[in-house]
Amino acid sequence: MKGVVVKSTGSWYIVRDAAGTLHRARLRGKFKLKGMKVSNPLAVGDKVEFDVETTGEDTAVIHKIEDRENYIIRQSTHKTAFSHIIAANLDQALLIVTLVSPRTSFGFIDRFLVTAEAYDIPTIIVYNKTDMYDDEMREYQRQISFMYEKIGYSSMAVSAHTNEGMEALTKTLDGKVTLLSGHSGVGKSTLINLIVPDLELKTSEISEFSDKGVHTTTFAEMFEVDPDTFIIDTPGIKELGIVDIPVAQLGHYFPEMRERMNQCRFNNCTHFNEPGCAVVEAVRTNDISLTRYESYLSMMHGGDNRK
Ligand SMILES: Nc1nc2c(ncn2[C@@H]2O[C@H](COP(=O)(O)OP(=O)(O)OP(=O)(O)O)[C@@H](O)[C@H]2O)c(=O)[nH]1
Ligand SMILES: [Zn+2]
Repeated sequence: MKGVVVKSTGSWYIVRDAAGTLHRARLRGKFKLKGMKVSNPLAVGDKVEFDVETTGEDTAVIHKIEDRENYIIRQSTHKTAFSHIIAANLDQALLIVTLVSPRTSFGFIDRFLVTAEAYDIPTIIVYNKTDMYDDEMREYQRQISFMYEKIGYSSMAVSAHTNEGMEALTKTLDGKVTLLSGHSGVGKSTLINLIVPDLELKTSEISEFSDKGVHTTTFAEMFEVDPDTFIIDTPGIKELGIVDIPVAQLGHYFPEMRERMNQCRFNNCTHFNEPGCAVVEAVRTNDISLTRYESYLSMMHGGDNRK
């Protein structure tokens, strides 16, 4: 049978088959992942083939993992330790942000976008809580959206309280696997509750399996919106671990810098203090936004800058 992993604890998994039935599963034998030190060979979103057993605790045995189109990992802070794959095979990410109560910093948004670029996951920025905006705030939101749209990130404005924009948001998810991300308090849980029908039922269905296992930290869960549409929630993950990007390559993950870097005088330009830098010139003429450039510098200098 074929299925998708909807929950992973590292030692056993919950797999959803094509008909929507959940199976508790384990991996057959040892799967080795080339060139990666990871604590979990399988993650949420992985497409697998499995056999259903009729005896024993475990009901299914996974014997094949399909190649991943992409994946996100949580990097361990210790260089020697193992990383954890959070989720695989994502079609897109929705980054939920708020301009008020609380306010998402540009640094946070840009770090997410760089990470998503590195993982090759298209990202849409979703401004939630529009019901709290006054006219001035709405105008500000439009300006920020315009800034990000100019460099290729589309955006939506929604309110989980008034349902503004919710239809458009639901449409964006259609037929895709979408990662929902955002820092604490932006309304991610409230939105997921609106998007996923019978969320409580589905959560308890999944945790029914979980309770049979030893408690293990999980990093992500996949929920069915409809049979072709899934969202992945990453509870407890404040921020995607930024992949180790060498300074010389960081600019590649800023689309507006990437498209200009061939015009820099030096081909190894870091767009910092080199003469003849096309990026710095574009910042000077306002063709690259100053806040984006500031985020770049902050990341380049290893500034954590978590605000
Ligand atoms: N005014 C307003 N409040 C909202 C909206 N969406 C969520 N909230 C409120 O924002 C608060 C945080 O919402 P949650 O859904 O818990 O946020 P979260 O992002 O899941 O936060 P964590 O649970 O900390 O990860 C709650 O008090 C919600 O009622 C909205 O569209 N408008
Ligand atoms: Zn340059």
